[in-house]
Amino acid sequence: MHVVVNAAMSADGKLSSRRREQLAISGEEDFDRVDRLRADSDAVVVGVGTVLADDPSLTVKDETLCERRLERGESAHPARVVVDSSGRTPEDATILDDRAATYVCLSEAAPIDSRMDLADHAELVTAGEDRVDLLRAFATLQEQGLERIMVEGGGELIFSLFDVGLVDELTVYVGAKVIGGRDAPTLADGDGFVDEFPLLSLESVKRIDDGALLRWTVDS
Ligand SMILES: NC(=O)C1=CN([C@@H]2O[C@H](COP(=O)(O)OP(=O)(O)OC[C@H]3O[C@@H](n4cnc5c(N)ncnc54)[C@H](O)[C@@H]3O)[C@@H](O)[C@H]2O)C=CC1
Ligand SMILES: Nc1nc(O)c(N)c(N[C@@H]2O[C@H](COP(=O)(O)O)[C@@H](O)[C@H]2O)n1
Repeated sequence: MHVVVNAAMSADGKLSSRRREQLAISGEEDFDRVDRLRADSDAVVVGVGTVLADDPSLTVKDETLCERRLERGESAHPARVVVDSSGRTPEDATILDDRAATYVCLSEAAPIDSRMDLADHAELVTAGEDRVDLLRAFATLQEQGLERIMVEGGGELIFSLFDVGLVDELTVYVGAKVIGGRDAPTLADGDGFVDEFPLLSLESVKRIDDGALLRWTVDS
């Protein structure tokens, strides 16, 4: 399995404003790059915080890219995965529509009612007591043939994936905006590291639109 985290942050490191509403940080060219990255992935993963804030579709937008996937014998869109300990994904969330396969990763604490509602629209993966055990959940996804994993966020999920050592690559688009706000989400939130910080090796820097795309691999 290869896990790439891809996100866009403002020049001051925020993924969104303190209102946690979806905010376009990428420009047109970067969104096209993100679309290509989705098209080259087996699954696109987000945390439930992102589903609740953005109601994303996580589908490939460019029809030519969808056609190429079909020609390769793949589904038109990669699978979508929500990491959602207690089953908070709303039943009418776009991610549960029938345009692509969807997996919802739950913990054992998710109530039975939510499970039953979600099971009508998604494959359920249960791992962890109160919180999704990411190592076990991702192992189950791999057993389903999902090898090329793209994680889009948000900051809570990205921190946890670094914490358990699941990230192989990090691509960050740094956009020409200052958002600010101590409560605005950043690229890696969670509890934060105080030692044993994950270390990265810079692979490339590229100007895109009015910002910069940084690509790192994660040191093992
Ligand atoms: N600019 C960008 O590229 C992106 C921005 N965003 C923004 O990020 C914000 C949402 O991010 P967050 O609030 O951080 O939510 P998140 O999307 O990271 O989801 C966090 C939630 O996932 C669940 N979860 C289950 N198991 C977990 C585990 N082991 N570790 C961590 N979380 C676990 C918990 O319910 C937790 O509250 C929104 O404002 C959204 O717009 C989201 C994705 C990309
Ligand atoms: N790469 C990137 N740049 C931004 O500026 C963004 N706001 C995001 N957000 C992510 O894209 C999801 C929306 O996907 P759909 O257009 O609905 O398919 C959103 O939920 C974030 O994960 N990404």
